[in-house]
Amino acid sequence: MTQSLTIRRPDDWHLHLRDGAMMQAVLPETARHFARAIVMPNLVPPVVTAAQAAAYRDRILSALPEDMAFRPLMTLYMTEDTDPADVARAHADGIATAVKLYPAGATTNSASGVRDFDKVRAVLEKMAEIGMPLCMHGEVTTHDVDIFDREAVFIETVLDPLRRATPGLRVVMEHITTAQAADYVRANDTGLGATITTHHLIINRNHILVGGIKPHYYCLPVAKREEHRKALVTAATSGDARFFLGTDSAPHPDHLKEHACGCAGCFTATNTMPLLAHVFEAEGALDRLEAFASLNGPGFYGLPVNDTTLTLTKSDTPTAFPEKIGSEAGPVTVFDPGFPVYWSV
Ligand SMILES: NC(=O)N[C@@H](CC(=O)O)C(=O)O
Ligand SMILES: [Zn+2]
Ligand SMILES: [Zn+2]
Repeated sequence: MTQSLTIRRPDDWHLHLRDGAMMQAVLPETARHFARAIVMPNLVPPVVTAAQAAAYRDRILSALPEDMAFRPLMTLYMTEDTDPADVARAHADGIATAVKLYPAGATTNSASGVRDFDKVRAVLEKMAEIGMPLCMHGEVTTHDVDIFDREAVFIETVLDPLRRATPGLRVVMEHITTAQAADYVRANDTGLGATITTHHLIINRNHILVGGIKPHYYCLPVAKREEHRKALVTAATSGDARFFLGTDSAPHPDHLKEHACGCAGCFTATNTMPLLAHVFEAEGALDRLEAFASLNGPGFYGLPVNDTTLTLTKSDTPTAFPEKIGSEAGPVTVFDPGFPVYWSV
């Protein structure tokens, strides 16, 4: 028996495409299923200015296979020296959709991020004025805060004060991993949304640590306890327009994942849509997958929904996803949910 589900074509509101050989390898994996993606700017060196974002966008478009339609929505990497006028120009010219804020040291290539939030006050105020969203990696980096508490502490000590000090600022809490984050979104009405990744709907911290360390499940923010995974599933499948898909698909070559100091990031671009269909079906919420993957994101960003569609089908035999994709930068392991999935695109 085959079952099928047709939804408006989804978008990915948090994606790492990297550059060069790695981008060449991973871009088709996203463009095959997604119409648009918010492209993260944490390259080395980071994408800080409007000119750098325009150049990166052009590199993405020239790497795109000819038979694929895909629109990269660019972000600017906020540093303590970011120029509010450059940001406003990038927004007005349609070069940048959002600004990304990494607390310095929080994650992959975040060394140029923000240490002193007072230094970015003027940029935040400009963004509030022009309605440009701020995408936040929401974790504190203070060494005395436990890694499993860093998101919850960030909400209280950084995000909430920052939002109160900047009325009108539109904020996306990226890749939320805790019940506290989901609750914070629900408690605040306007101008606050959150992306949720595919892998955080599937794994909890046991998947990373029980029975031997599993580097391919290590990402930041790190997966939390099962009760938090459940809270994320509840938020994602609720239909609440403030929650939307951001895969945070973050390719690293295997030799840097399977390493004494392994990189953070799960690569999910290849199988995200079938995995989401599985998760939503298990919750009896298949009819809300379209809201999460295709409607809520454009709603938050004030963009039209896609007019093309994507069809998922369920068959009697498990779908065989590739274990790895090849790249000239080395093989990249595709996220393994750890259970059979019967859906495919
Ligand atoms: N999520 C991750 O674990 N890694 C991301 C960075 C990020 O989104 O924090 C990466 O760029 O590799
Ligand atoms: Zn992040
Ligand atoms: Zn990310």
